[in-house]
Amino acid sequence: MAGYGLVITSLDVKDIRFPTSLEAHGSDAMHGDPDYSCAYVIINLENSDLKGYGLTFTLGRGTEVVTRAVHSLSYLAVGKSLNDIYNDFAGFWRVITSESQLRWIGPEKGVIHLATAAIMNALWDLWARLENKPLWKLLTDLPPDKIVSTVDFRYISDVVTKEEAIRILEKSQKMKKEREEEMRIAGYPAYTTQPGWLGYKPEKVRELCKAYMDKGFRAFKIKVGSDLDSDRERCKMVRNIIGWENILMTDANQVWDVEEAIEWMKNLAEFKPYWIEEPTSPDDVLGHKRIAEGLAEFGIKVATGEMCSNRIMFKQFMQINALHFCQIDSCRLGGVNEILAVYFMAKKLNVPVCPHAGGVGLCEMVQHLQIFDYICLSGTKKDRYIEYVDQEHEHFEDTIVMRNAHYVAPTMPGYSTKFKESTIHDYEYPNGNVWRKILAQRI
Ligand SMILES: C[C@H](O)[C@@H](O)[C@@H](O)[C@H](O)C(=O)O
Ligand SMILES: [Mg+2]
Repeated sequence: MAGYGLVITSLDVKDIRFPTSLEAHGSDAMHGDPDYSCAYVIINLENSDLKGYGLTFTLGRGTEVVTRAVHSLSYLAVGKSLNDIYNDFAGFWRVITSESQLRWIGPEKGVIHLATAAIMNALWDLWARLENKPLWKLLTDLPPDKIVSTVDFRYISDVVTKEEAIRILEKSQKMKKEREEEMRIAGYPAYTTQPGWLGYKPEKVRELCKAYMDKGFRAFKIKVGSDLDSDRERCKMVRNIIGWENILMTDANQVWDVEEAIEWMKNLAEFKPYWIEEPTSPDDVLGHKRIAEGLAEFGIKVATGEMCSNRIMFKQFMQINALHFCQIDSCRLGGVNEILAVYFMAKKLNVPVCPHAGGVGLCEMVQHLQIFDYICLSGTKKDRYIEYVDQEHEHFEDTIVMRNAHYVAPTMPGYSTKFKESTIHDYEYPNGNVWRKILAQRI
């Protein structure tokens, strides 16, 4: 097909930051002052205006480190034709994640893996643009063996093999049309975290809960873990507004020890939380299992994943039932290639995926992934939601469409990750218009 002969000439990387901490948007018990930010990658091609746009989410300081890591990896993509990449996408992913010197500063975790995500996300965006389809549609239209050929099965074939993944995808082929239609019209259910940021005053929480109830939301997530008395107050207040028939999720962002998590949540059990998210260190598989067991009698489930480094960590969490909800993150895992690996394992092990989206660009991306999952893999929305936060959507060219608290399937080509030009002028750090003003005031 035309376009696949094009050669990558360079990757531009930008440090884009939004001053969200000024109003405590995005705040939680661990991250008191996040400035929603990202390392933003633009892939340039020889003799073509076509480009790919991708990002990885950060919290402000440190974005400069991630952009540096993207620069270090980019030589692996420059000079490659798109055929070289998309004909063996898993092979290219292996090259990026196994670069013989750079892998030492990972492997497949931390800054280097965030940089991998930004590059791979831009490549997926580019592929979808080349095919003139939104990413979810590119994925649903690819034949099963082609989708599976983008995934590196090393380290996960003890749970799911390439052949099994193909068989799983083949099973849903006949249901695809009907499910696609449903996603275009009714869309995929969402829960909101917007009223739940820890730095918001009670009046604001109350006002936002009401506003999101009016918008049709029936599932709400609030932050907990700083102070037990105020957690109890907030849970009570939110329950009063949303009622008992709706869903209340809680999120501690890793602040507790294992036993502390159990004790704290017992004290919130009367408010009937649906799940506790990130109760302890994101690396503590056995700790999560212990928490899941400790809270079982209270009906509180465990969710985690936004800081789960890679498919191998997810594999272990799911193998031993240490999580009930798998929260893939489109920027923490190494792009769609690795996310697909996690979806295959989740399908095989029967674990619902509820993607994490509290950040910039995450809602934009995960809608594509979860819609694909519904159409081609899980075929059910039971116990599944996409997170929704109302932050920074106005900066993207392809704006999210929410209808009655559902994500409606995007229609524009790509992965919905392209920023408007004006956003780059205003929010590039530290020289964008907005930052110049803010930084001048801080001196
Ligand atoms: C710092 C961020 O806003 C986090 O609080 C956010 O991603 C959160 O954990 C979430 O689940 O949305
Ligand atoms: Mg969270």
